[in-house]
Amino acid sequence: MGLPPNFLANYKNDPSRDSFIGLHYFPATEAENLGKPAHKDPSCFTIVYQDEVRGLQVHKDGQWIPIAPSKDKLVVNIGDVIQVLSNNKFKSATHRVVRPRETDRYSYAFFYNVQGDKWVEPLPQFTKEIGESPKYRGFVFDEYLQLRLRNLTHPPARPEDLMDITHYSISN
Ligand SMILES: O=C(O)CCC(=O)C(=O)O
Ligand SMILES: [Fe+2]
Repeated sequence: MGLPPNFLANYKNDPSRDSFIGLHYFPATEAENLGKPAHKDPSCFTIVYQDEVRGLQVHKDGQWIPIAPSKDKLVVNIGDVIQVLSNNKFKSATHRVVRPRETDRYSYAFFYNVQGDKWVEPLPQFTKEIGESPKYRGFVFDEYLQLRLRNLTHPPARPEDLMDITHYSISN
């Protein structure tokens, strides 16, 4: 990101808390199964390991690109927090899981999060220091996670509000 080494670790400032590991098991069914629909992770970034069954796809230039699994490959997805910190210079990756037919699939995701009470807003390095106005207003990280949960039970009227972190965007 062009920031000093350890910037994110210091920003996060309590390494013992608030990272999150997800173990996913997508059991086999006869039909091809959309294991996880298109979404962006709310994390800073996410490290994913998928087994040889494959299924992870990233959306790029209007197409779904399959990510080939490999025993010694980890996938790093940029999440919404880095998108906000970098004022849109680094975009949160849209991705989904399509599990092949009749195959069990396992994957492991490590979500690198800031603490729940952390205030998140575009960093000066990506705004006033380079003469750009902030594209987001600040928010407490937990508040955003709550909003994501609420969106599951009360879907927002505009579909883009479900996918993107538009809730805090400043239109100028
Ligand atoms: O199972 C995978 O490969 C990725 C899962 C994922 O995108 C997520 O848990 O956010
Ligand atoms: Fe994800």
